[in-house]
Amino acid sequence: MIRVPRPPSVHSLSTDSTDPLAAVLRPPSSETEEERKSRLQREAEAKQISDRIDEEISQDEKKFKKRKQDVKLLLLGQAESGKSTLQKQFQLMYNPSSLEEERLSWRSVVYYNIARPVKRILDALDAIAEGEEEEGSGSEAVSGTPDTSGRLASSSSHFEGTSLDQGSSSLHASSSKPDQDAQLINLRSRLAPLVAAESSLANYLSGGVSVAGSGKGNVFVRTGWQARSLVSFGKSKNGRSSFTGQRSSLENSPSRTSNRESVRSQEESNAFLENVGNIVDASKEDVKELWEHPAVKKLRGGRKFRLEEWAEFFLDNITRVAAAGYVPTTDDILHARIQTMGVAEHIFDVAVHGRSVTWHLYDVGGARGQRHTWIPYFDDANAIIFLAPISAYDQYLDEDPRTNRIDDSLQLFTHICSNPLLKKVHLVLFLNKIDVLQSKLARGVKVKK
Ligand SMILES: Nc1nc2c(ncn2[C@@H]2O[C@H](COP(=O)(O)OP(=O)(O)OP(=O)(O)O)[C@@H](O)[C@H]2O)c(=O)[nH]1
Ligand SMILES: [Mg+2]
Repeated sequence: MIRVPRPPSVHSLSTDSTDPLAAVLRPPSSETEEERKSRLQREAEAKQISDRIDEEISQDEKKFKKRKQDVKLLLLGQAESGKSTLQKQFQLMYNPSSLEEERLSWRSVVYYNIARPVKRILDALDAIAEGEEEEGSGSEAVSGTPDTSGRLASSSSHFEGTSLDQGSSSLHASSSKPDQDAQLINLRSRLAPLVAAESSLANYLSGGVSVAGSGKGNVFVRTGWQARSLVSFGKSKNGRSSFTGQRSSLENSPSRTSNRESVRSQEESNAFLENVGNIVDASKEDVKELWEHPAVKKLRGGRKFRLEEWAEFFLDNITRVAAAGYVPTTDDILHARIQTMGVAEHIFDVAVHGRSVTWHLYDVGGARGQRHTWIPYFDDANAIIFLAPISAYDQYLDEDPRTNRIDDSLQLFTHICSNPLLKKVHLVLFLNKIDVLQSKLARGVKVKK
């Protein structure tokens, strides 16, 4: 066997013969040329891996340093105070292309925002009819109506004489309006497909997750819901996720699933939305008729039933929204209402004094059952925008109908202000919905307290 002098390897660089580690790592003196080559190769590979790890650590350190300079902004406030709407406005200003990418996905929310109030109106009419039925049971006017089209039909005669009936208080006296009642019965049955679409839309938007205590049954969505209804999904130009850099959107995105699955679910999603779009289109005249019906006008004028501003907005715009090929306008997106679940992170690059600063905007769910999710974000927050809807002085929480919404906002604001974790955080109080306040005051709704 030919022996050749060994060139120094990475392990044999130590000249210190007393170094115990060098002694352990030193190759055996009987090493053959082949063994030496293979050892050198192994050592070179190990060095490459080690260098790569060093590089990753250094990149992480840089990212960490940069992240420390990032601005972390929390949007806090009760449900429906306008946090997500403010986030959309940030998105419009600082990342408009991402809003463009999401635009079509908002159709599902807009359709839901139509089907939901239609169902609520019909349910309220039903409840009134049922109340009257109980009150009037035993009366001769109650009997004799064949039960042909659901609850409204079974109580059709009771619409005559209910509070829906323009001031008439007796079943007999109100029989002068049989046409109106028949109209409502017909509307109820013609609107049945739209009412059925409400629950499928809720299921579709929430991904099947239902949340206890969700007030009037509004649907809660997690960040990334758009992925379920986007025609195409991809990275935006700046390489970030389509959803303004939402952190958890990526967890739900089709990129996690196989290509074939994602194409199939995309096709199913498109077919579902097209079907719902057709139902909305086919129902538009009936929705208009219901919306303008004297019984519904009376219902809206009363104290017990309240439709939110967004519901009124979409019902007022039903013809435009129901048209074939509808694409939500920016105004529609700003009006669209869907409850936030948990915390959604949105990332924007904002130019401040000529320097680009990365902002992390945290949009939280404001309903009482969601507020515990805020706390982990208090630790390293730089600023808070606290939204209080100043118009809500005559409204109560969905999740607790005994609590006035201004009282709740005040309590929540007091808690935030006194939280020791937020001692150094900049706090902005944002009195929102001034336009709603103005229109309420103009309508003569009194601020009693
Ligand atoms: N008229 C009017 N409507 C507003 C204003 N700000 C928000 N809204 C509407 O109020 C509704 C609720 O707003 P969101 O932004 O979804 O409320 P949120 O605080 O995110 O609610 P949660 O996600 O449940 O915590 C939406 O339909 C918005 O269009 C405002 O200043 N004026
Ligand atoms: Mg929200």
